[in-house]
Amino acid sequence: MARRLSREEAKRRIEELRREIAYHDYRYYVLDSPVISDAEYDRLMLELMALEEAFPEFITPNSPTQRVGGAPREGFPTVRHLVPMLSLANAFEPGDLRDFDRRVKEALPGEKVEYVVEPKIDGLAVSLLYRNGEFVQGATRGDGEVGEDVTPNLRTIRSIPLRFLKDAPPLVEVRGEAFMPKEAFVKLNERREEEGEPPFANPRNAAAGSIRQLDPRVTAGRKLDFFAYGIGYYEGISFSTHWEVLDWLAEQGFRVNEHRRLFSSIDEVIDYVLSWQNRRFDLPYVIDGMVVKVNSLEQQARLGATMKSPRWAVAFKFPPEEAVTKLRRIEIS
Ligand SMILES: NC(=O)c1cnc(OC2CCCC2)nc1N
Repeated sequence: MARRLSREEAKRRIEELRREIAYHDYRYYVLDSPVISDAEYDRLMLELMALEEAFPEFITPNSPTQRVGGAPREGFPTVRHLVPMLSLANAFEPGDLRDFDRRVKEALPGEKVEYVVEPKIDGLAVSLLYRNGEFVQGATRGDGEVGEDVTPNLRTIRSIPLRFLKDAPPLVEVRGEAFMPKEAFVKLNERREEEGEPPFANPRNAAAGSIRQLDPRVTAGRKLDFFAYGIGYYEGISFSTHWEVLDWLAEQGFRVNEHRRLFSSIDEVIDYVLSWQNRRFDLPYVIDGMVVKVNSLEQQARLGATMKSPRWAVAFKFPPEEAVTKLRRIEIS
């Protein structure tokens, strides 16, 4: 039986356990490569729970023990995004990407332009606010300006870090897609059929339905995941390219898509985008296209945005495929 700790010792040990557990969550849920056994992980969590029970004044909503979610709230408070969440204009064929490239080059005469290409995850866009590296608020996109506060629900997604792994700026909005992997989707619908519940039509609806409901314990049971793909408002740190932003997010402990690529010509972009039109069915999550972004943040700022979409980014949409039963070829229109 560990000797009874003083209040100060307990506070220090609690902080130490939270950091250790945050690191192991990162290894397990983001890198898929744990460095301790499940039993060792459970022991850390049990020690933290025991200390929090003995010293309840130290319990914070951001403690790993709070991930499973508490009682549901009455309704969703609203959140005004510090930087609006824009929506993407669509491209449907290579010619549309060439038009996009031409418009970018016309607006930036004589300048070199690099493009970042990322899979377009088919989930629910969310914004995560981190204050001094601590996750303090999570919201849906809503109308782009104002979304729903779904913080307790997003807290249950293990690949969303409760705190940054490295030194943190005072305030940053992390943007990304919450999604349900295909395997979790199939298992959830099997369970719903058994329980006489209507199945979800596709993983996007399943993710949205799991987040936009009031009971975080329901969200906790839905095995959701998260890819970070950008930032909105930020202060106390500077970036010059989108690629740097993605690297920084990965360093802070977020899952960033491994199939992102950096190109310096629209021809390479088109080849890469088309290469995923069929390969996408082998991914363990649904993508409905690829997103093409101007890499330089300074060029993005000069290109600006229309009322609702950036001029510096476009979504290339793949054609919807008819549903095919095998797991690896699950694609739902
Ligand atoms: N669903 C995605 O995977 C995805 C969506 N959006 C963006 O970037 C938009 C965000 C605002 C302007 C560019 N990137 C993505 N990867």
